[in-house]
Amino acid sequence: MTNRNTDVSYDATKADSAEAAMTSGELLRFFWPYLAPHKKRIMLAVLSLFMVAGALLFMGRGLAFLVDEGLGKQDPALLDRAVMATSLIALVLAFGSYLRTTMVNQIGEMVLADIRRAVFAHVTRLSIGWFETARTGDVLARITSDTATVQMVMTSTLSMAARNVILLFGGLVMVVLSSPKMSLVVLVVVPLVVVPLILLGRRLRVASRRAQDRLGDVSVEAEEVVSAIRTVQAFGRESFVRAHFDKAVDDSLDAALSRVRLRGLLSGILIFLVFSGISAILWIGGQDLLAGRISAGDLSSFIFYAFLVASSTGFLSELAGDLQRAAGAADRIAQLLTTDAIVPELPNTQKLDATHPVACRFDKVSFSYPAAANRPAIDNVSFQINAGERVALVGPSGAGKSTLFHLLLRFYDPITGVISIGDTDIRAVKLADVRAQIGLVPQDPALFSATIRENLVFGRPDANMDTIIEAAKKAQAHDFIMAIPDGYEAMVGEKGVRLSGGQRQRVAIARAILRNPRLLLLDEATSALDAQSEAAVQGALENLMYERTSLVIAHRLATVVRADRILLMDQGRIIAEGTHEMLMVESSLYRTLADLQFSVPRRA
Ligand SMILES: Nc1ncnc2c1ncn2[C@@H]1O[C@H](COP(=O)(O)OP(=O)(O)OP(=O)(O)O)[C@@H](O)[C@H]1O
Repeated sequence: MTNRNTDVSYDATKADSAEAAMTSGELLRFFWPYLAPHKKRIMLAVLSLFMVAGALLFMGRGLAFLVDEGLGKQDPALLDRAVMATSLIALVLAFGSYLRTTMVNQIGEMVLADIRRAVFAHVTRLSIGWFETARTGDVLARITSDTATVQMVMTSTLSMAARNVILLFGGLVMVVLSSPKMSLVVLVVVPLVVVPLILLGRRLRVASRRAQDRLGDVSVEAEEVVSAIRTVQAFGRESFVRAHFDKAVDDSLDAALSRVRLRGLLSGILIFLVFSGISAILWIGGQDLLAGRISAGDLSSFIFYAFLVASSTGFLSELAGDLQRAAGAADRIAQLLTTDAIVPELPNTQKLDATHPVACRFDKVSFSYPAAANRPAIDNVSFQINAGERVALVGPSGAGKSTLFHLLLRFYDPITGVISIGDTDIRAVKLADVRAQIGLVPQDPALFSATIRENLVFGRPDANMDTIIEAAKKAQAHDFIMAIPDGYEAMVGEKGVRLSGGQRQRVAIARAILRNPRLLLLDEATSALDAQSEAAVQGALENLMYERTSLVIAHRLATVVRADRILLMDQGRIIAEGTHEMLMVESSLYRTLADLQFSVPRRA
């Protein structure tokens, strides 16, 4: 069987693949489901756009009327009417603008909130294999700055662009209607404008995408350094990381500057072409006026429409750059949303037998990590753990102990062989059901920047306060929690920085006790604690494992001595099995490891 979930590779470092960029149509189709629920608002927005554009276009005719009738015929009553008509148009213009701004901004805000939610929800479901190649900062940049770019453009640029497109075409139509002769000029100018718009637009889009990618790199650098600032400062490597960051910023600046250059070029070319066209129109129109073929009012409205056409083209060329930038950002979001590196689940899943006497079983399991496909991390491993049994995993670093945990949690699927819980292959069960059976206490438990209580109930949100306190007492955490001001409601800081290593471990142990899992996976911490802490953690672990099926990566003598069985691993294989006493006699590797690894708790 192939390893389906892990062979989907995502490499954010190669994210600037221009070929993969979606066309605007594809992007619109992709994001349409997010826009669709807001159809009513979109229709209102379109209506207001036409209202605004229509009013502006009408203004030109009003102007002609004002010049020819009101001013030309020197009739004050006509002048009054013309001014009233203009005021009416201004009112429509104002209301339309209000409606457009409100609708478009509301749509933008709501759609982007939905997209942000969708991106985050998708990211939380992606497989662990995906996270190995993705870079946190880049993922964060997609959730925050890329969505912000799209939002900015959607809310302001898109509506401005739509308005200007209508004005441009409306203005052109009015020019043509007023004088068919002008259409000739228009017919020449329009393709001249459209062709560079398409050609340069595409390049601009690629450049924008690259600029967003490099900006993502900047986030990656910053995120990495900020989260490891203690290490950076302890090693005195501030200037090194600064230089690294500077390079990322320089690259990002280069990419942004080349985008800006392209954008400037596009603006320049377009404005030159459009204003040349307008000059031509004015030249022809002026001659017509001099020859008496058209009135001063007609020429005024000509100039008005010509100005409308020119200014909307100018705007459009500016906006085209922004739109392309948004398209680049949208493309990066779409790429993340279409990443399908999700652990596969069968449609007809089976139920787990929670009372089966075998807690879990590995049957001829082999596995290699996707990043090291031809080096087996687990090599034909078979074993079983019976309900109620306590099994210790011992082996040199890199033997594959943690990998067994990863496979049990279905972070990865084995290349060959079967892993079952009870008598059911874990691939035939819903992923959530598998993980619901398991309680994990990692070496360096992750706490969240929330209260102690919230961290405790992470694995069992419905636990009441009595149960929480009972679990904390068993984990020998209650006393230290009560000694902190605010007790269970005290904030632990980001990643739990306000607690000591031993305290964090005990919170994690209490968390696992609360979850009351069928199978406990415990990775004992190797970090040396002071004697008192060590004793507390040891006591907490005993309470945790009491009458519970557990698989423990053992680093302490007490753990191996009390284990029902020890599996000795080396190079991805189980090379011996037995009790501590047996292995001390039978295995030289075990004896060496016992000497080196098992820290006998020190006396105070
Ligand atoms: N994400 C990964 N990608 C590629 N190879 C990996 C990955 N994680 C672990 N490995 C490799 O797989 C092998 C088994 O690693 P594993 O973490 O299971 O060892 P371990 O016995 O838990 O070691 P330790 O006691 O040091 O934690 C090692 O050779 C390791 O280099």
